[in-house]
Amino acid sequence: MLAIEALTRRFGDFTAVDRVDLTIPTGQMVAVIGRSGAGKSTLLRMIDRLIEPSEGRIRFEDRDITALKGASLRHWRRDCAMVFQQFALVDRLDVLTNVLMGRLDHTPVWRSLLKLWTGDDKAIALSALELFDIGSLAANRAGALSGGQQQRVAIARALVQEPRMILADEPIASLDPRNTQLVMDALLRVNRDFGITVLTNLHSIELAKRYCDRLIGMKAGRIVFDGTPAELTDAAVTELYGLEAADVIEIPSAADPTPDEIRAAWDAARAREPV
Ligand SMILES: Nc1ncnc2c1ncn2[C@@H]1O[C@H](COP(=O)(O)OP(=O)(O)OP(=O)(O)O)[C@@H](O)[C@H]1O
Repeated sequence: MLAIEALTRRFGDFTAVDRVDLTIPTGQMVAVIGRSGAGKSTLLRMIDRLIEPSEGRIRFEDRDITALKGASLRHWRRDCAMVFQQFALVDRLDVLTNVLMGRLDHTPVWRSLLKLWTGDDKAIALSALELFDIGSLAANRAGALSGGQQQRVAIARALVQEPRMILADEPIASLDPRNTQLVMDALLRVNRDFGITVLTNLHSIELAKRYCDRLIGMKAGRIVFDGTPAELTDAAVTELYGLEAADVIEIPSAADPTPDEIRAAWDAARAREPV
């Protein structure tokens, strides 16, 4: 379980995240929503300690994340993988090597420097790519892939870290609708099949409702909504987004699957797979 207490981040006189309290049980898929500048990225980046909190505490099970340094901070960053909007792959390296980077903390330094990955590591990396239907791209240069393919490579790299939690900071912001769906499906799969907690910032309320169990709404650095997709009424969206509400309330098409249909499809797919 992740437990955040009175977490605050100030930039000069400006408070970007303001005394946030939040508890996330293991295995939830959670979206952080809210208008631009609400503090969503700052909150996620504090959890991974890419941004240092000004005040407050982050705990994960029995670890005080806010106090970690050196090797223990590195271990936390292995347990808590980040997925970024711009993928953060090494463009000139092939896809498989990019995914193997996720194994670095499981590999002695001398082996990784010499690129002496074990057969097991390569098999793990390849099966992660296959899980997201991009196994055939393993030998391609990462920079030559489409945005949606690159993001699935980044999720595969996160998965092979064997994390307890994945933080995805606007993972679909630069993708077209088809790739958006493939990347959201990949995150859902990581969550449902591996029980890994996923916490993601999303601009689309409709996607957040369709894919996530729980929505956290931020406004001016504070949490002003915390509930299920069904509880996020149009009135709650208006409270969260103010005058921008009309822009973010999308009318779902009849062809779009409902959250229950998506979850049922995943449960059925998992039941069909050999153990
Ligand atoms: N390094 C920084 N220095 C000064 N101000 C910052 C810094 N990082 C973030 N901020 C400010 O903190 C506020 C919250 O930023 P943050 O990126 O967390 O918002 P967000 O909700 O993720 O927005 P978006 O959806 O546009 O990415 C913004 O007003 C931003 O300008």
